[in-house]
Amino acid sequence: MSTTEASQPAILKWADGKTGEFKRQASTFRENISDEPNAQFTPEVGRYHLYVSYACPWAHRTLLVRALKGLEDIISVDVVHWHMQENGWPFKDGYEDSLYGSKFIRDIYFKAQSDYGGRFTVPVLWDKKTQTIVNNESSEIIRMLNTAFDKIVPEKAGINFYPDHLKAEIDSVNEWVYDTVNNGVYKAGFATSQEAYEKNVHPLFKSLDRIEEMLSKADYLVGNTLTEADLRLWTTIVRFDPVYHGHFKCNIKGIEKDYPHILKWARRIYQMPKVAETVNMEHIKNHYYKSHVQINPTGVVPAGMGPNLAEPKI
Ligand SMILES: N[C@@H](CCC(=O)N[C@@H](CS)C(=O)NCC(=O)O)C(=O)O
Repeated sequence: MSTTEASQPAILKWADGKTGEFKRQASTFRENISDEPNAQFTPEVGRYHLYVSYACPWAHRTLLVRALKGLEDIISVDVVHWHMQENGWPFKDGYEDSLYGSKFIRDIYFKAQSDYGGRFTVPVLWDKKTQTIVNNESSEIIRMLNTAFDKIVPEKAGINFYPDHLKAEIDSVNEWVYDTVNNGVYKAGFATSQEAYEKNVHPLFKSLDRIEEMLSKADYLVGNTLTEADLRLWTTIVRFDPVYHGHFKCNIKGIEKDYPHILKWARRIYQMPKVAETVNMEHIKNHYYKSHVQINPTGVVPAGMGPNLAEPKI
C-alpha cells in the first residue's frame, strides 16, 4: 500500500500522491556572478557566502569546487546542522549562521524574498552586498566558481572543470547521470509505491554498470581528465554504500563489492589535496537516517561507514 501525500507531514510531501513518484522542484534563484559589463553580481573578494549542508550531495559539489579552485578566502561558508525537521535545515549546536544568526535556512530565503513559496534547499549562494540569494542551483553555482574568480585567484585559473572542447561530452554525461544516478537514488528512495521504486532502481544500476565500463577504460568520465562530470557524480558515489544502499533501497549491487573501477576512481578523487576535508560522514549518515522519518521511523543509524577511500593509495 502506498502512503498518500496527504498523510505525510508537510516537510515530507515529496512523492506524488497518485503515483508515489518523487518529484524534485526546480530551483528559483538563477542569477550569475560575472564580470561582464553591467553585471549585477561581479566577482569580489569577501562579497559572497555559501550556505551548505555537509550531508547534501548537491551542496557538497559547491564545497568541492570552492576547495579545488582555492576560493576558501574569497567565499565564506556556513554549514547547517544535519538534523532537518519540520522547519527545514536548522542552525544550532555550533552550526550557526555567522552573517545574521538565523534559526533556519528558510530565514535566509525570506530575507531574499519575503513571499518566497518554494522549497528551502541548500546550497544557497548569498550576496552580502545586496543581501539576496544569487543562485540556489548547485549545477550553476559550480559553473560560476569554475571561472568567475579566475582573475582574483590566477594561480588556479588553469584548473577548468568545464573546458570548451569537452563541454558537449560533459553535458551529455551529466544529463543521464543526473536523471538516473544523482536524482535516481532519490527517486528510488522516496518512492511510495512499488511501481515507482522499480521504475527507478533498475535504470540506476544500468547507469552504474555503464559508468563502471567507462572507468575501466579511463581514469575519469570525460577526456581522461577531472571534469565537472566526475565531481557531480562523486558526491553521490561517496554516499552510496553508507546511505543509499540501505536507506534508499538501492541494494542490487554495492560500490565496494561490485564496482572496482568506480571504487578506484572514487579513491583517486578523495585522495586529491583538500577533497577529504569536504566529506563529513557523521553529518551524512545522521542526516539521512534521522531526518527522513518516513523511511526510517526509529532513527537508528547503521554502523557501516562505506569503503575506506583514504587507503589504499591510488
Ligand atoms: N537542484 C538543487 C537541489 C538541492 C536540494 O534538493 N537540496 C536538498 C538537500 S540534499 C534540500 O535542501 N532539501 C530541503 C527541502 O527540499 O526541503 C541543487 O542541485 O542545488
